[in-house]
Amino acid sequence: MNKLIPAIRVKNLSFSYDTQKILEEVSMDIYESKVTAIIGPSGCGKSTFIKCLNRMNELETQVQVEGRVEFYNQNIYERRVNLNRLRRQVSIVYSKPNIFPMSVYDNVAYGVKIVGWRPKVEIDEIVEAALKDADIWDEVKHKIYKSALDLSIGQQQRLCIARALAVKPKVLLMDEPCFGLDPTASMKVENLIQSLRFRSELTIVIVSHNLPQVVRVSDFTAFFNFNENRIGRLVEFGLTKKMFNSPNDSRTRDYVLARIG
Ligand SMILES: Nc1ncnc2c1ncn2[C@@H]1O[C@H](COP(=O)(O)OP(=O)(O)OP(=O)(O)O)[C@@H](O)[C@H]1O
Repeated sequence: MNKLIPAIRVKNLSFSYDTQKILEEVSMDIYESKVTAIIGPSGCGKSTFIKCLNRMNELETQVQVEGRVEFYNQNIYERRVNLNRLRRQVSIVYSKPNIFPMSVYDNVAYGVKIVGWRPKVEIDEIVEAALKDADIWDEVKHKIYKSALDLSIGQQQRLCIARALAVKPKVLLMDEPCFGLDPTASMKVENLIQSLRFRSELTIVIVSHNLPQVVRVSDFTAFFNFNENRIGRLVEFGLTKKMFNSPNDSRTRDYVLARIG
């Protein structure tokens, strides 16, 4: 494996919603150009963790954060950080597609237009490229000015990925992107992740309960679990192959064995 460069370094991160502590002292690196999977039992803080990586959970409620999250050496929790810029560079796709009630085109162009004025022809090119990158262009090219709400859920999810890709993020966070999709739609999203995986300019973090899928799509895996106080902790982090074949920690082994045997 080539030299690993951390795109994001998480150092002693603890996180609370109001006074309820959710995560405690998480430290790990997220390597550039790799796919890192976050696994663990329901409620242990996986979604919370990835939303800490672009400060998305601050939009929801009062939060407390300790420790550091460094995105290419800059602590994103410093006061002077431009959150809009951060969230373009570290973009997120949720488990439930958050389609805007507008056309397919406008859904993808949305983030691009916010950044600043560009000639329409340039936006057209960006929209087409993003839809191609998200492997949905052939399905929507004849209806890009029609409402995105008329697409299937699987198509809506790939449209959300196109929207995220259109602003050229360095890191793409995916929170259970195949949740609720039928097997065919889920496979399309998985194939898309595989094709994005081999783009050197993109780093991917994916939360998933689907462990066979994690094995197929990820390079590294982080296993989170509750500690004795029901607070989420990172138990083990390493190469996906190693984590699934010979984990260091018995809790990782038990979790993996219970789910894929
Ligand atoms: N906005 C919020 N305000 C308060 N508590 C929250 C909020 N979002 C999540 N929580 C709580 O944080 C804890 C961790 O939730 P989180 O969604 O991060 O877990 P998860 O591991 O991703 O779970 P799942 O696998 O079921 O999606 C839960 O107890 C949840 O109720």
